[in-house]
Amino acid sequence: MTPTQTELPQRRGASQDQDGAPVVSVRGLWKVFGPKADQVPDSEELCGLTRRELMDRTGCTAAVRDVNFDVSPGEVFVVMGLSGSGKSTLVRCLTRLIEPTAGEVNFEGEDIRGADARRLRELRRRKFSMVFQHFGLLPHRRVVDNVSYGLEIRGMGKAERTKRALEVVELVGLSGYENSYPDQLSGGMQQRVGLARALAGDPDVLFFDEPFSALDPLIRRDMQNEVIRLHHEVGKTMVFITHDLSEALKLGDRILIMRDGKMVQCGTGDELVGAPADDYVREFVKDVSRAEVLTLRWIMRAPEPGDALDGPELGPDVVVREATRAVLAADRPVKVVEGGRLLGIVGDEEILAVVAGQEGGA
Ligand SMILES: Nc1ncnc2c1ncn2[C@@H]1O[C@H](COP(=O)(O)OP(=O)(O)OP(=O)(O)O)[C@@H](O)[C@H]1O
Repeated sequence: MTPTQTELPQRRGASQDQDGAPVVSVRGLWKVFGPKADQVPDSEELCGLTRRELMDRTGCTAAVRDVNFDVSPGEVFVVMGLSGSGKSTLVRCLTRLIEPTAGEVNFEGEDIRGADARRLRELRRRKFSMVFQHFGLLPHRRVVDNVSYGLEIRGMGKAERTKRALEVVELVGLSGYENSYPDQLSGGMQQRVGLARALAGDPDVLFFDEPFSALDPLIRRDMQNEVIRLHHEVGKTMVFITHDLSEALKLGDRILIMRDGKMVQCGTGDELVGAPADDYVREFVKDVSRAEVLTLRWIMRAPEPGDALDGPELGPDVVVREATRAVLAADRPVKVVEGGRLLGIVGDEEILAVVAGQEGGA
């Protein structure tokens, strides 16, 4: 890497820190609510019906329809969609808070659908944690006791669990409030307690179900930053539900967009913005500032005869806004280089087309 490359922030790419087998792997997952639920996934005819038709014919709602994805270790995987698109149902199926109707859910290689009640309890206590919109704190317990509650259930001794609880209370920025009761805290602080409680047991995956939707915009932004900071510090795999695109783009390494229970597109923020799969995604991303999301990979072009090839070098994952100054200041095109290989070049024209909002996209 050249010095210039290291100085510039890069998009947190899914490929940068995720190697190895997926933590969560979902294949052909269905959740159908209603009287003939089991028949729906196997019936080509019923699968082909619209939501309305399926309801009229069978009285069923297919909340999740044939969903497939993998979540890599350390990844922040966001599930996004409008109200009713099936986000909550999908994420609840991953921990079997809701029983899937068909398909596979593997967690660290283990088939979750085959887990008996005892194994499920163990997984929920030791491997998964959930953070909900409504914090679900115990009103008569102090912050430290709310945070250590899961450890108590696990049978951890008082001294040890209090020590651990105080560590995570500090981690989420609540030092000084250990002995407060939930109703003495603001919404944002209560959600920090929710976060601390989820982290206390050192789970392998944190599931967030619209955790910040009820918070004021400013507090919400603080909490998003908090999740990013915690993710950097503790590096947990996270599955995060939201209906807010800016939250998804801010937090997600990859984003799965759902509509009517189906996956519409799954990709990095720049993939969704740079190459939306259909009009639904295009509509979602139309107000996004492309310069903030697109990377040089999306705007570079192949060098042509006559192009100077001795300009400065940048990596393909540098975000356009971050590269603007360097590109405009250079008197020759910037070379987009990865692993010593020239991928393309970016000049003033390519940058200005995005910054001025003229870049055509997909
Ligand atoms: N227990 C249930 N019985 C019947 N239908 C249900 C049940 N739970 C959810 N649904 C239906 O499944 C569909 C998906 O709901 P879900 O709550 O998963 O969507 P969502 O995207 O999380 O929406 P929101 O953001 O409003 O929570 C909706 O049509 C909903 O009415």
